[in-house]
Amino acid sequence: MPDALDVTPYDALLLLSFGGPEGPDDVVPFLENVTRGRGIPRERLKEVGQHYFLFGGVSPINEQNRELLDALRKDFADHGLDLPVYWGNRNWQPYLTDTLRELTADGRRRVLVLATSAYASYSGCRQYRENLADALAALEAEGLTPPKVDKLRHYFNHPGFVEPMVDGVLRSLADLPDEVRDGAHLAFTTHSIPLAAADTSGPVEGHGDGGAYVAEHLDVARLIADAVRERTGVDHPWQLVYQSRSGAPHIPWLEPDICDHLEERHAAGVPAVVMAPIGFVSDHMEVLYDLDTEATAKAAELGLPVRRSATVGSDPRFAAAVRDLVVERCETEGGREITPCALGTLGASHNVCPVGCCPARAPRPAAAGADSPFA
Ligand SMILES: CC1=C(CCC(=O)O)c2cc3nc(cc4[nH]c(cc5[nH]c(cc1n2)c(C)c5CCC(=O)O)c(CCC(=O)O)c4C)C(CCC(=O)O)=C3C
Ligand SMILES: [Fe+2]
Repeated sequence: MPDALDVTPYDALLLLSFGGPEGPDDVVPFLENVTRGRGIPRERLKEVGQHYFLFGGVSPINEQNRELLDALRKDFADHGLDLPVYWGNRNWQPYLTDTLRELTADGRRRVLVLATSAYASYSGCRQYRENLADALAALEAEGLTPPKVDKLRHYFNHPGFVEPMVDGVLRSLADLPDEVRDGAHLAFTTHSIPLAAADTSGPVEGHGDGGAYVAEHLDVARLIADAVRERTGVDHPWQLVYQSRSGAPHIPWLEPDICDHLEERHAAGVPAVVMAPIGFVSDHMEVLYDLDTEATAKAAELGLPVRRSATVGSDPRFAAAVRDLVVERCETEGGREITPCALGTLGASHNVCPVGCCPARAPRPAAAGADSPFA
């Protein structure tokens, strides 16, 4: 057995995810949970419901989180990290509030949160922190004393997140027909968000011009493209593009969309494209529908060979990265000097979101940040 690692001051890790439906009857209530108060047009909701029904009403996200839980527990056990791992979601069972109630009943007093979102943004960070605040407030209203929650820093530039995606792109390139492989372009995709949300993502001093959201994705895209060039000796042109746009049409969101990008590349004579969904941690519905179904159909219509590369999912290197982040945070909380592990040009992200980081349109309490109302 390896020597036990010191996890003071924490007594649990909470995997916090989006959640997804697990059958046809779950789809509508799930979408109601996701869009409550978000002003999504009805037409868009009907359309997105169809994406789920096409797959029997089952999103793969919950199964992928179960696999990630297994990978984390195995990695922790193999490396002497004695920290129980719990799982709760924003929008579907197991619901975050229920899991925090269980953590409280189990006597956990200080919990580290791993969100299945690697980047800064309202949707990818503060919204999860608002959900944590709602859950903590609900438990306090029940007369309980829930644990203190801290959130692990953004891990977009951790090698354990980037390297599995490099391998994924290499596999997709290898899978393309020989005659188009070397000419293939790389389209790194992420979730489109409103321009206003991108511009205000991350700490206040970095606001403007796509904010931390775009800067972080560009750093990851460049890291992967550089690694692919080193490993293949071929310089594949690349671009960061967007998918899964929602919201009202008159509100500007990040562009170009992947489907428009494929059209434009095809018109420019590009022989093939690898779509690399770097914005997502696992192959959930937005990958299976928006890329594997919609964008792939668009490419087929154009006669453009495309491949979609793998997300990190439950890759053991990602589980090891989470362990590294946990150990790093324990060291920092204990007041010891460490060098946080990060690739690229931006350096390691902050541990505690500062005031004004990724603001909401309508301010609400958010836990696990400098502006948290919870002790
Ligand atoms: C940045 C970002 C991530 C990545 C970070 C992270 O992973 O958190 C993400 C992930 C996900 N988004 C997901 C699903 C949905 N997102 C929606 C709506 C929206 N997402 C947004 C942003 C993001 N979303 C935004 C700005 C909206 C508009 C409404 C609003 O301002 O809040 C809607 C409503 C319908 C629609 O409008 O498309 C659905 C159903 C699923 C689950 C998939 C599955 O079931 O497998 C996952 C992992
Ligand atoms: Fe989303």
